[in-house]
Amino acid sequence: MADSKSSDANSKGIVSPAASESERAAEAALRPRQLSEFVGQETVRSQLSLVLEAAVARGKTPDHVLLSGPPGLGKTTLSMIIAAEVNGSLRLTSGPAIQNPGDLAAVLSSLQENDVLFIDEIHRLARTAEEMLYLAMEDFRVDVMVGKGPGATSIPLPLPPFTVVGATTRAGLLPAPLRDRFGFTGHLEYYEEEELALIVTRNAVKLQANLEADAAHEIASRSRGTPRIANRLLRRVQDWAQVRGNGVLDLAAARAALDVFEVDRRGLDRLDRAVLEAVCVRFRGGPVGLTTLAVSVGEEPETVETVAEPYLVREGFLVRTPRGRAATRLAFDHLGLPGPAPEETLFG
Ligand SMILES: Nc1ncnc2c1ncn2[C@@H]1O[C@H](COP(=O)(O)OP(=O)(O)OP(=O)(O)O)[C@@H](O)[C@H]1O
Repeated sequence: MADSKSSDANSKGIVSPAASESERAAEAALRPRQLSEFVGQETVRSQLSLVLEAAVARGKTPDHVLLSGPPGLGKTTLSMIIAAEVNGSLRLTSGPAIQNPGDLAAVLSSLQENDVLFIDEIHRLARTAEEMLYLAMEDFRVDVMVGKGPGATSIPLPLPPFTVVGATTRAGLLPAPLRDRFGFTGHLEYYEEEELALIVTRNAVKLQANLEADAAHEIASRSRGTPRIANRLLRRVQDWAQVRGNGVLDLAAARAALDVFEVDRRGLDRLDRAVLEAVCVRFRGGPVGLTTLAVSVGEEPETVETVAEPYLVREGFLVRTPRGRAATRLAFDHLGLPGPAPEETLFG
């Protein structure tokens, strides 16, 4: 899954929901292997468990599954669990890796019965490959074109029954005919602090780290509702405890480590705070246009828009208005700043 989503993840900082390739390797050791070990997402978990149990009882492959939701919430992990529950092998690919129908035909023709084909970022699949995927999902068949020009013929190649698990951060971008071919769609939500604390507590055992309960909550509260970030912060706290502390991951170690990495108590990092400070101070609460804002913090507009802004908006620090980005009262309070003067009302 080497693609744009993961390759530049490191440059986006410690609270980025995306993962680099090397981080994915570290994550592999922490993945839950069974649905029962998968924390949270009660609705998706119970629905999926029913779909899988019924399919296994019937001796059939389950319906195709579409998982939507922001990065780092467990879509890849769920696809691995699905493969394990149906005793199939998992094949991983992604929309951007499939540039044309030939790429897809190569993947499809190597599938075995019961395999789970995980297509990450399925909304970025080449349009020319979509028709082939429709046929494969519906009739378990690909039509391979042999020859060129008027003499070209299409030879149907039957496929063994398999399950597609599509993952997308943008379900709305999926063409309706593709969406309709998934028998089950699950939407993953951000996690509660309690759930993240449970995830890091379990993972500390896997990492042979001595994590205390209040430190687990401290990590969870700064993880932006995202298990990937929680696991990353856990590893940094473990580093700190080992090198600067006494080996125990207690509350003091968690706070000290997260201060070193500049993740504040609401999970904001250096860039998030720089953006908020620019809007609150330099632009007096806004509204300010994206490009102007990006220049003032020395970043590309795309970085501000895709890395900092979603969380700041989600948490109510920033609002998007037709005239640009504006800070809320919460932003001023968080930075310890007095609000704008009465004549400069919030949101202009
Ligand atoms: N519910 C959960 N319980 C325990 N660990 C979880 C859970 N969800 C995610 N994780 C952990 O968080 C990390 C990221 O999860 P995963 O790779 O499945 O996310 P993703 O949604 O597929 O992200 P991306 O879209 O970037 O591929 C993994 O280490 C995974 O084990």
